[in-house]
Amino acid sequence: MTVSLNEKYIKEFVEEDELTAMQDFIEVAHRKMHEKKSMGAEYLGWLDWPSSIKESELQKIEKSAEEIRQEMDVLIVIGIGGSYLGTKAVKKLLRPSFGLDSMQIIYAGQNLSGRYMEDLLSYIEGKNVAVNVISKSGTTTEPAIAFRTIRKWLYDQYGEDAAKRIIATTDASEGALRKSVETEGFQSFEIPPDIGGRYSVLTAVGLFPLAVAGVDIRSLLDGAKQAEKDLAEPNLSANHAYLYAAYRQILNMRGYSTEVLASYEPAMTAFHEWWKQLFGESEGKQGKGIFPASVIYSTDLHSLGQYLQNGRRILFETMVSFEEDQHSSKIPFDEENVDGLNYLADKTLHEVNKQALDAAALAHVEGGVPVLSLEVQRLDDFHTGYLIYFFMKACAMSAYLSGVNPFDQPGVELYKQNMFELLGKPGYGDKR
Ligand SMILES: O=P(O)(O)OC[C@H]1O[C@](O)(CO)[C@@H](O)[C@@H]1O
Repeated sequence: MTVSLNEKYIKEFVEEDELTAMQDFIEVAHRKMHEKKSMGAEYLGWLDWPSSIKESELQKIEKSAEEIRQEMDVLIVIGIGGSYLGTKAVKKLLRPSFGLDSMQIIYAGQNLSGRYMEDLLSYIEGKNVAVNVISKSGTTTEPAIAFRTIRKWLYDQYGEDAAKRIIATTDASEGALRKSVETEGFQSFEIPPDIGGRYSVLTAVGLFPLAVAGVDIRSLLDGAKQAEKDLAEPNLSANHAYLYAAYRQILNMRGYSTEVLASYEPAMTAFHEWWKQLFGESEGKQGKGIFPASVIYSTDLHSLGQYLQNGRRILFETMVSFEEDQHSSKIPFDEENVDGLNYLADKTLHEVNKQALDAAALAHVEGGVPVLSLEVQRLDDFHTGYLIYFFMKACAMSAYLSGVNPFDQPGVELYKQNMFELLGKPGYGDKR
């Protein structure tokens, strides 16, 4: 299987009967989800999106991305939450670690830091810049402020030509951003109405900036399409996204209320952030939910590893590993052997990293931490698309198993409302 859940470390924590009991609930939730009759069904568009995205849409994305790649130095992606996390996750996972790309992607609109904005404006001075502003609602304060500021910079630099450098990704008909598209003539992409922010990375929200970044978006979608097919049945032995969801909820019922996603690949750091939004916003409501946290090993084995081993027993861990060794360079032999490392000579880092995974998993299990092991066949565009779909499907099922709507975020809406009131936005109440 392309992504599979290895149960070797979890067996001692969960009884077979518990999984069997889960199977019945999963069958009902699965049927309702696929018949689009489950809670929040109006946002289930992502379910068959990989197999239904139009060729014409893909061609439009590729053509426009290629123009940007040819002509620009930097693409600024303006967006918050699901409007940028997926792009950053996939870009960081699939493109080189050390800025070797000719096309640079930078991000804005995720914070209200004056320092960040000033640094950004200084950095782009003298560079050839395009902007992809992404907001489904078109009204989120942080990206709207960033867009206003950067748009002014663009018009100051390029005059009326600035409009040609702005690509907006937003709702087809609603919101302030769509209005700007109409009045200023920006090029635009549509966010399907039935796909929410955190499930949108495989739409133009992620595909356009990722194509600009040089990611093979067709392979990404092919992987997701394969996952859509593989994960379309409810049986836990075949559907490991559901198996993962079942284990999460069994552990949650036992009081393991925090899940720590652990990767042994630093390029996964931004992917963890995408995963946190996906599960945090989907499950954390009505006083329920598993708190999503993350670590990168070996880095965090030398900091949070201590807590994992001996701290409060409220954690379970999901370790993600890439199985194939894709890098052939080996640890060199050294005549002097002053560091005593010759016993590792000729091994690849991947081989040693796998031992680090097993060493940490064994230690944490011994320390009372249930460990789920998610094995991804290789690190490439195809498997990344597969993994994204895998997590989206697992997340929706897990939320349904705990009895919440995976597709709303009432808590976030409350802070947005408060912000409008405190800032004195016309038409809102006044909390000042
Ligand atoms: O795309 P928008 O409408 O600006 O929203 C951005 C993000 O804000 C949220 O509504 C709340 O964080 C997310 O669901 C969404 O990804």
